[in-house]
Amino acid sequence: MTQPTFKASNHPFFVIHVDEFLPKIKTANKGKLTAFKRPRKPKTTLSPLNVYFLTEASTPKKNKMILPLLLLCFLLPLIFIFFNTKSYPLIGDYISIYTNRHRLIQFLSDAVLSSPNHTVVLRRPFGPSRVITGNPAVVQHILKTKFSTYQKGENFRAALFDVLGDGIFNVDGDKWKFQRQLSNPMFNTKSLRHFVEHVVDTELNERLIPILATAADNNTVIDLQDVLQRFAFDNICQIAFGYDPACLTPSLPHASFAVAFEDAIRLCTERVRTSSPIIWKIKRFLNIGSEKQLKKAVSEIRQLAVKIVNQRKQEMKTMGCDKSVDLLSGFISAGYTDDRFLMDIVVSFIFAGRDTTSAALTWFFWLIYKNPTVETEIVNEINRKPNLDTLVYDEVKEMVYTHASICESMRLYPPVPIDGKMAINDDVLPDGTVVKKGMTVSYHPYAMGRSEKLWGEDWSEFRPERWLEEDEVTETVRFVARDAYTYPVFQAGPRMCSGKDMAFLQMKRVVAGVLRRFVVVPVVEDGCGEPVFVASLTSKMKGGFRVTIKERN
Ligand code: HEM
Repeated sequence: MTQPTFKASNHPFFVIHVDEFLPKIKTANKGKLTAFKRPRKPKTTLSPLNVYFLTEASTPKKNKMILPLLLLCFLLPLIFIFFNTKSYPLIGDYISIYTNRHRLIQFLSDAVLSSPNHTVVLRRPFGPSRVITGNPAVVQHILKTKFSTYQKGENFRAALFDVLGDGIFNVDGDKWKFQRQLSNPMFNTKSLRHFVEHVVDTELNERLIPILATAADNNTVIDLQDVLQRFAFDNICQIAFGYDPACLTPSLPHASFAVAFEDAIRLCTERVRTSSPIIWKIKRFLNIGSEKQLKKAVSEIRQLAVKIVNQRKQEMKTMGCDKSVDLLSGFISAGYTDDRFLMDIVVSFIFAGRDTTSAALTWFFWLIYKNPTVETEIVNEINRKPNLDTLVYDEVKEMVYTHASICESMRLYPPVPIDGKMAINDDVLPDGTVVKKGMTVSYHPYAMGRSEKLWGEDWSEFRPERWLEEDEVTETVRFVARDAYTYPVFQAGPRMCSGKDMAFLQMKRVVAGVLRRFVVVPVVEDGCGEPVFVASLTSKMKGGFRVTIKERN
């Protein structure tokens, strides 16, 4: 018997509704309903028997007994999940979601990439279904074409409200628009120039480099992920609120705020991922378990936020009000003086600036360790700059090869690996998927960066050159961006990350400062060669990134 061709995933209990393949399968099996075995490795052909279970709305009569029996024995809980059949592979298995909860991003990525149109529908036992896509046409549709139909939505907003409140990440419509407009000056050229030439430069030369130099002298192991988070945290507080938390000092002080922040984001992500918001709402009402923990973490975060707001208000009172100074002063001088709201702004911008660039750089340093020729090219580019110690804005912008290497690193390890919107109306996606009001449609940059369809056969290679093109007239190499819907690492459309340019300047300046003088050598312990990618709202390297630092000759 010739088996139908189908790309399968290798997850335990991974149940796929493949009605679009059934006609072929039924022909091959003369009308019998067939159950398929879970392959040990991803295969292009399914093998007969056992766990993969195929159903169809109109099952032939003689199979009707087998189907309910199998459902009763093995799959009863899943009956809730797969009552709806459309012409797309559906994953609707909370057992598999649960068993894969520690690698959910990778699990969903495999599902998206196994689907012929890169879109899957996740059925939930309670609550609306969720669409997950890696299809650029669908990404464009939800982020731009139907911008007003796809919003943050009530579930996401409620789950994150305790931490982000009414900050820019957690609001839609006019509440979002005015925050976007009021924060724009922070991202203009003047501010970016100041950011890279003063804020980043000072943190780099006075804090990061001395810490790395000490680690190199003493041959000590440091957690580079932690160090980069501290760097980014100091940076964002300085540029956005004119406040220096001095988190990156030689003693690497215990930052209870950082721990609370991490806990809060993780626990809120768990809220988003629960099958129904009722579960966490009941726990919050009873103040038990994760909700009790979250309450404690939020209170710690608010303490720092209130300190930042009060200090800024006090300074503005005593020294006068210059709204051009920073983001927080801009909001206060525009008349937004409510403490709770200003705290939401503070927490949201820390969230935006702390975990994203640090995640990108952590994976970047890992990838260039694995690809020494890329490292050599970057070092050559840095050494061609006349002003090695204090690179100015234009010089940092011109670091084309480094820029391409960072883009390539974020293709494989995007700091925000999955992000979504809720439909406020019924809709049909460009690939035919039907979306009902209240369903979430998520796009999956992690999966998209690993798609052979989008990046070619060599998608798994770390190759910055794929972003570069030779200009025949000027005989120089220039950076060629991919369209934002194929590479939605910074999101796309009207809500595209406002801090994209700021992020690149910071990352490139750090890379130049570090690699010019040091070699970063990961501590690869026996049996755990590859670091593990984990993610809540942003991505991380599990257990940190332990490295030693060597002086470059
Ligand atoms: C590699 C670094 C970064 C990446 C990959 C990144 C990615 C993203 C993504 C995916 C979003 C959309 C989030 C959502 O709406 O669900 C976003 C929004 C945003 N980002 Fe970034 N970001 C980065 C760095 C930064 C930095 C350094 C800032 C500076 C403060 C920043 C400021 C913002 C702001 C304000 C928004 C909200 C935009 C809006 O809703 O209109 N980002 N970013």
